Amino acid sequence: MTDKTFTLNTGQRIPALGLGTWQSAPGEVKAAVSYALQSGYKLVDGAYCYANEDEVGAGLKEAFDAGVKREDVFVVTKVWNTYNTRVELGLDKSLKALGLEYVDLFLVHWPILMNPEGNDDKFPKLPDGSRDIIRTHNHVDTWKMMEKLVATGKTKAIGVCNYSKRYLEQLLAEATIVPAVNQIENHPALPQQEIVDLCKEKGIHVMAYSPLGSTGGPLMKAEPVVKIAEKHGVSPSTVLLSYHISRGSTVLPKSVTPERIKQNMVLIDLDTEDQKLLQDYSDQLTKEGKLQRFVYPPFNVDFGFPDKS
Ligand SMILES: NC(=O)C1=CN([C@@H]2O[C@H](COP(=O)(O)OP(=O)(O)OC[C@H]3O[C@@H](n4cnc5c(N)ncnc54)[C@H](OP(=O)(O)O)[C@@H]3O)[C@@H](O)[C@H]2O)C=CC1
Ligand SMILES: O=C[C@H](O)[C@@H](O)[C@@H](O)[C@H](O)C(=O)O
Repeated sequence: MTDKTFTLNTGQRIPALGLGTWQSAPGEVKAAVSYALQSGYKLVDGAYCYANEDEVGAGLKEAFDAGVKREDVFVVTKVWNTYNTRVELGLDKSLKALGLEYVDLFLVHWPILMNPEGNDDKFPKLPDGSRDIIRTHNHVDTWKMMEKLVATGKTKAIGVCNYSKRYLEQLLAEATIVPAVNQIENHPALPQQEIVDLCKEKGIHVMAYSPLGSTGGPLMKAEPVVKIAEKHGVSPSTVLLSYHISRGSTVLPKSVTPERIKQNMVLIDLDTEDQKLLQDYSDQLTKEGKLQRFVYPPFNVDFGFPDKS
């Protein structure tokens, strides 16, 4: 199943499984990327903000030197919030760190602008310690700059992350290029069906982040996940990752541990009974107001997420 791909609205094939690299420490991530690619992964998800792109690049190089072909790897990176008025500069910095001439997909990381002239390159703060955000910035202006990047050849496709229905509708009303992807937090404890359905309707591919519940993989202990895993004799991670394949999405587990990187390649077809169990779990959490969003940085911005408004 690791060879499974989906087709983007650009015509590119995107792998169903990719390696996440957020919080993959320097000293670990080079080996993780190299090992994953040489084990059969075909997509790596990075970002300028992860501050490890040089090591991700070293991992890519090691894999290329070992015979993996650049054209067989789908490389994703993201423009960070302090570069949302300077997206080409953001892309150039990522390409330099990665040691690449192009990426396959370049994403807007969050639909906000953090002060490009603030007191830090990535996380500028105001004197009161809160994040230095330019609240007058229109996220659609960032998208208009992203659209210009396609002609440069430095990225094959452009897309967004963390877009709610409201934000996506604002973007689509003015876009010339429909985003190829919306990368969002997605798992049975945060199904985000409204946005997944809108993406499907508009031909925007969903990439699911934090599929195990982010740091420490807490969702691997969720009761229905364990039950389905026992039924099939697989790890709970297999259930959580396979959930997205059955929904038509790409999934991005992060690990720096070789056995887990390998284990996360095991994907199965969930049957209708499994899918119903996971759907019932999502419905129950929704009804009880107990949906879990694991990644919600302190931007103090209303992103239009239904579970947070
Ligand atoms: N666009 C965005 O805003 C965001 C994008 N992302 C992307 O999605 C990726 C994945 O999300 P992330 O939040 O990192 O979290 P994940 O849900 O992928 O969980 C990662 C955690 O689970 C552990 N883990 C991985 N595999 C297994 C396994 N088989 N068994 C037990 N534990 C396991 C990892 O440990 P260890 O590494 O120690 O093995 C790590 O602690 C990110 O790395 C990033 O690329 C994530 C968040 C936001
Ligand atoms: O991609 C992962 C997440 O979005 C991450 O980049 C942010 O949560 C960032 O650490 C922040 O604090 O704003």
